Amino acid sequence: MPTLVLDRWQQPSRALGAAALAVPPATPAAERIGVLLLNLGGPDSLDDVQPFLYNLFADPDIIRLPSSVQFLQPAIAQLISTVRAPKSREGYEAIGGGSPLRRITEEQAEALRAALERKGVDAHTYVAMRYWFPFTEEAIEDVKRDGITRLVVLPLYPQFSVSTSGSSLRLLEKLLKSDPVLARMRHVVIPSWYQRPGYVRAMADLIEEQLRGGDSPFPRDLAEDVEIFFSAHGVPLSYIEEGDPYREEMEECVELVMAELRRRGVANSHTLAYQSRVGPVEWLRPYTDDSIRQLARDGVRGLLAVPISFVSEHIETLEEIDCEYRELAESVGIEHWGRVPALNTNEVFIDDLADAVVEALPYVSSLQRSSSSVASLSSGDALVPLGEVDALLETYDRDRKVLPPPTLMWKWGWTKSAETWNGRIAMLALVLILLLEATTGQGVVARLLQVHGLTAASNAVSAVGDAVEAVNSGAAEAVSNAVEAMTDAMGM
Ligand SMILES: C=CC1=C(C)c2cc3[nH]c(cc4nc(cc5[nH]c(cc1n2)c(C)c5CCC(=O)O)C(CCC(=O)O)=C4C)c(C)c3C=C
Ligand SMILES: [Fe+2]
Repeated sequence: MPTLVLDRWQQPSRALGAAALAVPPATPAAERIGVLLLNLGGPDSLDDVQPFLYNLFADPDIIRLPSSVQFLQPAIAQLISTVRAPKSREGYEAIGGGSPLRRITEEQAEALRAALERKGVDAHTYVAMRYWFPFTEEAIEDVKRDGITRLVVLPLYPQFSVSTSGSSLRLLEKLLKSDPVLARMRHVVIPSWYQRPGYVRAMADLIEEQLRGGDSPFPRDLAEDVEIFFSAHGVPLSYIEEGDPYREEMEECVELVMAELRRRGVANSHTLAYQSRVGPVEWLRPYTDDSIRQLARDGVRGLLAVPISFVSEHIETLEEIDCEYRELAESVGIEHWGRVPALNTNEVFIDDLADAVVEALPYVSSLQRSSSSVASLSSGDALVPLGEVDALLETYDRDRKVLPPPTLMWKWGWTKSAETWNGRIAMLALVLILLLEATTGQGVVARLLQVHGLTAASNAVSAVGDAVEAVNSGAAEAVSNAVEAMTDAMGM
């Protein structure tokens, strides 16, 4: 593993949190408080799917290329998004033609604002999505327009991952630094909050309700034998090996929820598995589908799926868990199936998030401009402690890779016509190279992959491989969709 990468994702150290702070000052009355909710975003309609995927795969935190070939990122993102779009679109079609993420996140923002008001804090809340509307750039403009003087940054991911919260924080750092007004605004980040008592309690409530409540999907005599099956979004294993605290935080989170359930007399056994892998590289194990098969082989008859890495309903709960994994479970002999709903605007949960904001507020100013501004505060024993964006990134992202702006259509070149032709030529060349590599398994990209063990380009090769397989197996429709989407996206 290259030292550079090891260096980049240093293991989060609890020792970092040892920098204790003095008692924080109270919030002065003239302050204008903002809470910025970071989230991933999702396509509002089927037409949005490909450009949304483009933004996702153009993110160097999702597709990681060595700097020497980073110029290929837009083309690779274009290729992967185009090839994946038909499959993705099918998923979004199955859940009503788009992602519910924007609506739910906006409801959460409003519920949080109201909860803060009940606690005597007058705050504005903002939704900042990473890959689709309302983009982080727009939210930050609103923060500026409203004259916010203290900003609490709250990623809506309970556990920290470089690929989610980390990516949003990198973008935020860029935006804050590039504007003198925003650079003066004081802020604090709550990087993860899986250990907060209200969150743990709310998760335990939902699980207990499914096992023991009036609407439980399980027969009474089976309830104690139902497997509590935590299914978290996966990340490539290489991220964890390079210091992403995601797995460790996830395991701690599951233990905390299970400890709360044990306190309530729930003695069911449990499993943690990882879903939604993309591409051919190794992701966090055990994989959700393998675990379901294994549990069935072990004689489990009832399974309660618990989405644990994300607090809103989204494509991976509504389609992947509710449809794909449920069908799989039934096909391997699991007779009784249940799924815990996402927290969405659950009162206990939102109230606890409001407490997290209130607890963080006094530290906004005391952290500012201090040299050791990563601090372990009253937020509990989180692996990634509270801090300022740049201090957190100093720990997690020393390389500070350049981030692309969000786009609705692929752009490359100086003039409109040059853009079109650059795009067409680059696309054709890349498709040819990757097609050759996918069919022969040899070539420059394949060698690069072997040398660097890269997720990204390997995903691209595999995606093209899938397309080739699709053609071979007569699935011409999928390919023609892909070509159509590619043509649309390039304005051809
Ligand atoms: C904790 C949550 C998430 C992690 C970690 C994460 C990592 C990650 N995701 C991809 C690839 C895709 N993610 C997609 C959608 C998507 N992912 C999350 C959450 C996490 N991702 C959410 C909330 C959503 C949005 C869902 C919605 O309702 O719109 C997609 C698009 C959907 C699809 O085609 O399956 C992709 C692709 C990678 C590669 C990755 C880590 C490197
Ligand atoms: Fe994802």
